[in-house]
Amino acid sequence: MYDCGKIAIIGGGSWATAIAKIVVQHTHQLGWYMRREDRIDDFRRLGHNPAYLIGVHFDVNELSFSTDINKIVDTYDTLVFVTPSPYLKNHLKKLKTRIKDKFIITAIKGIVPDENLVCSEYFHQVYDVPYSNLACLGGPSHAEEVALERLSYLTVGCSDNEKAQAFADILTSDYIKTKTSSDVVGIEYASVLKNVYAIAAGICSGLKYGDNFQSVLMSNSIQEMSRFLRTVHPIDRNVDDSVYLGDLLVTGYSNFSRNRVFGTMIGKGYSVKSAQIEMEMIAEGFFGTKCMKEINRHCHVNMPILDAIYNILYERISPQVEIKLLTDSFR
Ligand SMILES: NC(=O)C1=CN([C@@H]2O[C@H](COP(=O)(O)OP(=O)(O)OC[C@H]3O[C@@H](n4cnc5c(N)ncnc54)[C@H](OP(=O)(O)O)[C@@H]3O)[C@@H](O)[C@H]2O)C=CC1
Ligand SMILES: O=C(CO)COP(=O)(O)O
Repeated sequence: MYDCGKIAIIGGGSWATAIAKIVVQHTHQLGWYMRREDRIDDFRRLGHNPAYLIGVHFDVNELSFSTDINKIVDTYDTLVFVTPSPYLKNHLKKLKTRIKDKFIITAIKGIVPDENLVCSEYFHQVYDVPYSNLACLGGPSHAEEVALERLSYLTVGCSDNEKAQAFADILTSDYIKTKTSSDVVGIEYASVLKNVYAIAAGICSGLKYGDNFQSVLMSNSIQEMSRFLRTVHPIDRNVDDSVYLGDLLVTGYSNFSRNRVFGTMIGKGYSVKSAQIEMEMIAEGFFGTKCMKEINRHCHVNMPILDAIYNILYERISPQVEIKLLTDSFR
């Protein structure tokens, strides 16, 4: 059986904090890279993350914090990346030490900007990490609900099933059930696309479309996701699985979803800038929309929902106009 060794979290937001809670429960020792020294000082003093999921308390003796990514990468065997995608490259630029021998798990639901690569592919192409050392963490899992220990199902994707299972075993608890999968790239793309569709759901809600329409939007969203996945990564998969459809539904419907909240503001007439300022937290789908639109320029998949959200967010076309056009194309 594969041994994940010493585990570290890279990132200091809400999902990083929720994953840290799950992992440290099992390992009782965790490395943690955060960018801000003041946040680490406050965390040590208070016993909880001062800015995210403040209700989750930790035994700080079990946590080894550092603002030095090189120190963390040198010391730990398994690295769980949970920084929002727009900042990943900047964190990695500081690396002076090799990471190709580490077991890298990305819990990021975004695309690496400019490169337009899913995170596992970025680690493979730029840092020479072999596919067998690359995993992703997906599934319907709002950090806030994990913090409350509400039953959640996570999927660990890795081409090496022993490694996926080893990390899944570390996550498994009374309130976390786990599955493994070999569809790393498919899960990563699905995790990005569901954010775009949750923004669409929010926009429609802001425009006062009702539940009847939302369900048609979700049905069309899973069809669009499925078409894209079949084209870019044609393997045998069941998009009804919770890591695809489940994550789409939770993000499209839950009030915890930042992407949906962001979309709702856009539907109500906020500008992108003012919605982002109001949000305070990251809505990955904003960045994901642009990256997916650029990726799809080469893939030529029929993606009317992605196109509509791109036009609203980046071409400043009125949400009313775009969503009306979309409704006419739905079945
Ligand atoms: N939240 C959730 O329920 C889930 C999130 N995810 C994914 O996890 C990833 C992280 O999201 P999440 O934890 O929710 O993020 P949050 O919105 O909770 O936190 C944002 C994080 O980004 C950091 N940050 C903000 N501005 C900058 C900057 N300019 N440069 C570098 N870092 C910055 C913040 O650091 P600081 O505090 O120092 O400002 C903080 O660590 C995303 O890809 C998301 O899709 C996946 C599943 C569930
Ligand atoms: O990925 C998530 C739930 O699985 C979190 O979605 P939001 O980023 O929209 O909150």
